[in-house]
Formats: sequence, structure tokens, C-alpha cells
Amino acid sequence: MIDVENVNKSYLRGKTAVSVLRGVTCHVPTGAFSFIVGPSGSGKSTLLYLMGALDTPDSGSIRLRGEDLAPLEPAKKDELRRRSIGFIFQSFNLLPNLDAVDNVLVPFLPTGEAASRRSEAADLLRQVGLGNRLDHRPSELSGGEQQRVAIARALLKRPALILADEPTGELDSATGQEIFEILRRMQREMQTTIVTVTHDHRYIQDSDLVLRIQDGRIVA
Ligand SMILES: Nc1ncnc2c1ncn2[C@@H]1O[C@H](COP(=O)(O)OP(=O)(O)OP(=O)(O)O)[C@@H](O)[C@H]1O
Repeated sequence: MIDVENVNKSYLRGKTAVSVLRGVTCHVPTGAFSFIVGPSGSGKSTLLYLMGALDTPDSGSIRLRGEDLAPLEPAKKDELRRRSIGFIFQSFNLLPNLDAVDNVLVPFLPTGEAASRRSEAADLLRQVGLGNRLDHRPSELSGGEQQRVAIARALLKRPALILADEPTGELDSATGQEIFEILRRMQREMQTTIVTVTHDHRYIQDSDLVLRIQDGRIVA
């Protein structure tokens, strides 16, 4: 699914280039429930964003389902992300004035498919346990419920790949556990590949692959 080869990435801090990823090579097989773990600042999110074509490496290559991301023009990358990748973030990123169903439909507003996918969106919300919260706005939902809306939103496009950046970072541990159980169940049912950044080792027991990163290098 994802092939990362000898990737380097640095950021400018003032006038100094700080090396964040140093020769990272890794492979995420199709269908894997996988994690990127490591200390704060080790480069986990940077690697995840490169995998999702949200950023570009300084050198090295990233291929998604065999397709090299480097030569793709920005519009093609947008299209790839919109079609094939679901993103889940720590802070849920829901729109405050929309209810749960409409938030799940947001990615389909620009394509004009929102109306035809409405019942599917409601079904997904039921599958993540929010059948009785369909018309609730984010402010009327708990953090765990909001993240479940975000999961349903990511799943509605039936993406080949889901990338999640600290999806339980703002949740208590019992709720975090529930979120991972939902992600695992949906990954099995939909045969999606999931890569999750976390610094919480409790959640990685039930995984197919753990990429451990330290100082910008994969160490295990
Ligand atoms: N856009 C950016 N501009 C400058 N520096 C950045 C940028 N993004 C990340 N960095 C720096 O790169 C390093 C790695 O960041 P990254 O977010 O990948 O780490 P992380 O392992 O995900 O950390 P955390 O667990 O704390 O979220 C950090 O020192 C961070 O400050």
C-alpha cells in the first residue's frame, strides 16, 4: 500500500535547517492496521503527512499503491487525497453549525453527492454507535462521540487508506480504547489500510505493524 524509500525531510528553524526525517524506509502492507510510535518531536506526524501527500519529502520516494507521489501535480494530489485517503485528526475538525450527518457528508459537498449519500452517512453513524445522535451538533456531543463522527466522515468515501494523527489525544483512556476498537472493527469490515500516529503504547497491542521512530529514523 505504502512504500517509503530513503526519505529525508527538514524544516527551517530561523535560518537553520533542522533534519526531521533521516533516510526513512518502510513498507505498510495493504490492509494493515498499523501504527507509528515514538517520542515527541521524533517525526511521526511528518512521516504521516508525507504518506498522505499533504507534504513533500526533500529527497527519497513515497509510493501509494505503486504510484510515485513526487511527479504528481498539486491538482492530482488533491484528487488522490479526496478519492483514496481518509484523514482523522486529534481535534476532530468538525464544523460547529452542522449536525452529525451533515458533518459526515462534508467531503461530498463539493462533488454534489451529499444528498445521494445521506442514508449511507446515517448508516455509518449507526455503525459507530451514534444512531441516536444523528441530528446533534458537535457542541452537543462528547469528545469520543465527535471523534466517531470524524471516523464516519473518513469512512464514507470507502478510502483505501486512513491516516490518523493522535486520534485519541484529547480523549480519556476508556474512550480512547473504544475509538481504537471501532477503528479496528471498521478496518476489518472494510479492509481498509490504517496508519495511526500515537504516543500511547496501550493502544498498539492489537496491531499488524508498528513503526517505531526515533530522532527521524525508523528504529524498529
Ligand atoms: N511545518 C514545520 N515547520 C517547522 N518545523 C516543523 C514543522 N513541522 C514539524 N516541525 C518540527 O519537526 C519536528 C518533528 O515534528 P513532528 O510533528 O513530525 O513530530 P512528532 O513525532 O509527531 O511529535 P509529537 O508527538 O509531539 O506530535 C519537531 O521538532 C517539530 O517542531
